[in-house]
Amino acid sequence: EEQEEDMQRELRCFLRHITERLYLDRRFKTFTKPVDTVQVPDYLQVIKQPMDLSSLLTNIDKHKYITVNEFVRDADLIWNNALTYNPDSATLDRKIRHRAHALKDALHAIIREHLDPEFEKACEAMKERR
Ligand SMILES: CC(=O)c1nc(NC(=O)[C@H]2CNCCN2)sc1-c1cc(O)cc(O)c1
Repeated sequence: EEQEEDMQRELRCFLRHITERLYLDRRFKTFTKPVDTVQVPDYLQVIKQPMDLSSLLTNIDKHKYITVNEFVRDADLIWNNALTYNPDSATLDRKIRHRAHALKDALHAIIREHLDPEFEKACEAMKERR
């Protein structure tokens, strides 16, 4: 009903704010768009669930997420995939792993800084009702 729609609109605004903060951070430029499988032909053999910041925004607009936790599960794919695909001691792998860890910490710090636990509880309760 009405207040559920209001809550979901507030959730989408919250999730866009988080995603846009990360999108604007130059350290995470490599995570803003889907990995280019032409440049990286073996990527989809290794990574089964690709994710990136622009895809998160698209998913938000398509009302894919009705709780913050559902959003975090997809957002965590971005940095986890980068760690999985970049295990080597080579300089490029190491550089991408450092950016992946920075993305993980920035994501969870922004959420902790802005998320009202009562709001997330209300979203989870709504999910149970559906
Ligand atoms: C984000 C990411 O996970 C990524 N990792 C890479 N690692 C490598 O190429 C390492 C893997 N280990 C062996 C030595 N090469 S390239 C790459 C990438 C990211 C883009 O946004 C676009 C794109 O074309 C490629």
